[in-house]
Amino acid sequence: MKFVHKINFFIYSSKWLSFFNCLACRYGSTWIRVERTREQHTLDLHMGTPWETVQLTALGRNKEMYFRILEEARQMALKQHEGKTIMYQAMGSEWRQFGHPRKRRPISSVILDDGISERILKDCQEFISNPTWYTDRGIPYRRGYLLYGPPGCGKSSFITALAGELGFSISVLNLSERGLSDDRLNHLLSIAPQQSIVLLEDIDAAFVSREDTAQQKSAYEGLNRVTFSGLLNCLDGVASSEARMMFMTTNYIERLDPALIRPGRVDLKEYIGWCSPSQIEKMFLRFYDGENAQSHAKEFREKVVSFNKNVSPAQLQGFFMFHKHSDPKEVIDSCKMIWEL
Ligand SMILES: Nc1ncnc2c1ncn2[C@@H]1O[C@H](COP(=O)(O)OP(=O)(O)OP(=O)(O)O)[C@@H](O)[C@H]1O
Repeated sequence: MKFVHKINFFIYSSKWLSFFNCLACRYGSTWIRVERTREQHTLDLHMGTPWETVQLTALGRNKEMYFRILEEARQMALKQHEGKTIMYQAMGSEWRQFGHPRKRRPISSVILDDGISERILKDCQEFISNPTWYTDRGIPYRRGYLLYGPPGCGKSSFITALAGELGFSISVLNLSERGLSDDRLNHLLSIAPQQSIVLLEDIDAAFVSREDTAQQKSAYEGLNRVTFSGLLNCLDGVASSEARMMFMTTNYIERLDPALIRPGRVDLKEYIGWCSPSQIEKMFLRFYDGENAQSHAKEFREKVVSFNKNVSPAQLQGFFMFHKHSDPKEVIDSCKMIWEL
């Protein structure tokens, strides 16, 4: 009996790969012959995934065994990534995992102004748990988010933590990448990994307005690149039976063309701004504990606010790291340094 299956997810499991490298192996009491063939053109242009056939052949009538093997491999691969967030990036016409899966960042470790974190998380959870609401109304099952605000205030960190909380991976797309054409973008979005947040960072850097300046035109002469209308078409086309969440970030919302962020393309916009007094206090408590931590945190907050200057969580983090071993009193006294590091 011969059973042939195109096994994509085996490719992710290194243990199984080495298992399949041998010509024959034993599964329980059954000997299985294993043949791996990589097609000459290694890309399946339709699916955008490396195309490989693993053919398992065994004597007997037990088809169930093959399904058990697949399920075991799937479970092993899932276990490897338990508690981790996988990042993907676009390579050619496919998505590739980059770096090792990262330990999930707790969402509570990203301190945003009151209510923001909860609002976005609730929106995502509601979206994921309600596919029929969309299909019943003929609305594409996707949701767009825009996080905007000054640098170092937690946009990227929050998206990473959110993905961990939802058990999603992150697929990062760089729209400014030379050679990324409208077709390739469309293709990549349509085959983005399942259960993955698609992240378009610094969206303002790719498009300033609908019309390119003459300077931009000549800089890209001869190179494929994404056009603004191409991007809009791709965003509108991104629909899937899986929840498709797309996050965009920018430091300059005012530079974005209104067409890009209109409802339907961006459904939820959140400003992630400079630290509010309560954020300053919470950031302090993340780094210092002890008996008088609460009163120290209040004192620190008053002192920082008294400077009447904008401060980002990244600036505070840098300052606290500099004062890793300092006494809280010393930290409070030297907070002028926040803007000097
Ligand atoms: N709200 C926050 N709570 C906790 N840590 C934060 C927060 N904001 C920023 N940080 C820390 O500051 C660093 C930079 O943050 P991050 O990259 O998320 O900022 P960003 O808003 O995405 O910046 P940019 O706009 O430059 O991409 C990270 O190390 C992160 O841990």
